[in-house]
Amino acid sequence: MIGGSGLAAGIDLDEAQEIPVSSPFGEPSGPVTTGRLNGVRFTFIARHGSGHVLPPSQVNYRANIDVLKRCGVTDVLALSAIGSLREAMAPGDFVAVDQFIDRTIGRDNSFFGPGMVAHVSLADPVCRRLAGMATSAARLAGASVHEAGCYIAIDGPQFSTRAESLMYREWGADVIGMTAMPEARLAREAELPYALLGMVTDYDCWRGVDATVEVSEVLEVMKANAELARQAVRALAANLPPRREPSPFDFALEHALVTAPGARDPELVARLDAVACRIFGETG
Ligand SMILES: CSC[C@H]1O[C@H](OP(=O)(O)O)[C@H](O)[C@@H]1O
Ligand SMILES: Nc1ncnc2[nH]cnc12
Repeated sequence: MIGGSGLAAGIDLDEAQEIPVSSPFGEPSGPVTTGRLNGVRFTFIARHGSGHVLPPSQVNYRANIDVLKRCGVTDVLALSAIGSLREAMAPGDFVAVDQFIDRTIGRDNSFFGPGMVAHVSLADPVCRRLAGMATSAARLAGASVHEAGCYIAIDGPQFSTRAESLMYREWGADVIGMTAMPEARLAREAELPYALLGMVTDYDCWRGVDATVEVSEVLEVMKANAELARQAVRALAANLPPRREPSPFDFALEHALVTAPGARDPELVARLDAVACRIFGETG
């Protein structure tokens, strides 16, 4: 689990243990907390760090995904505060995001690079199986959940101008946030099925000439919904199938690596020991 704004305190795990984990991709947002829910091991990281110290563009998304993979995580469910660009997606509602438009720039958006080039497919950025389980669980917890929605990722940290907000609606975006990209891209590269359960906190600023977003409003709605999010996670744990079913994204790197074996950079390959463990790890 990756917990966003208003969820830094995490999810109440049984036998919770905080583990400092380091990554060859730099400093993660903080230690991970690992524990159990209904006998299933969950690992949690607070996206903005303890006390919300990291703005969206300073989060080390690569390190966060790398440490989750390093801890043995198999599937990533991200929880985020989102603004709504649609009347029907009201504050307090949850949205199981299924598509993204990425307007972020300058964030490290790949684990790969010179000496080890990879091109993964991102047409379906979200794992339908995981998103379906999250949707059912949130409904069991009593949330009103929209089954699909296109999330536009902006750099922030400022909220959008009204002209931008209106344009994003024209583009087909349904919700807006500052963090799901490059997080979703990196999860795919790390062969981790990813789903994002967004909690609508506001209507952004498209709804009228006086409409604005205030962070106090966002955090207040988050506070009111944080417990619902925790209950959704508990319901998810209680309803997981006895055995994890494989996802096509478990093999995202299968045909993605294009650098010839003899031309690979051994240092970069070594840094990929967790992310691409299936291929480069000790047992890969
Ligand atoms: C606190 S309002 C803006 C902030 O909230 C969202 O963060 P997260 O996705 O981590 O819940 C949004 O993306 C912004 O970073
Ligand atoms: N309106 C908004 N724009 C960007 N990120 C957000 N997170 C929550 N509400 C948001």
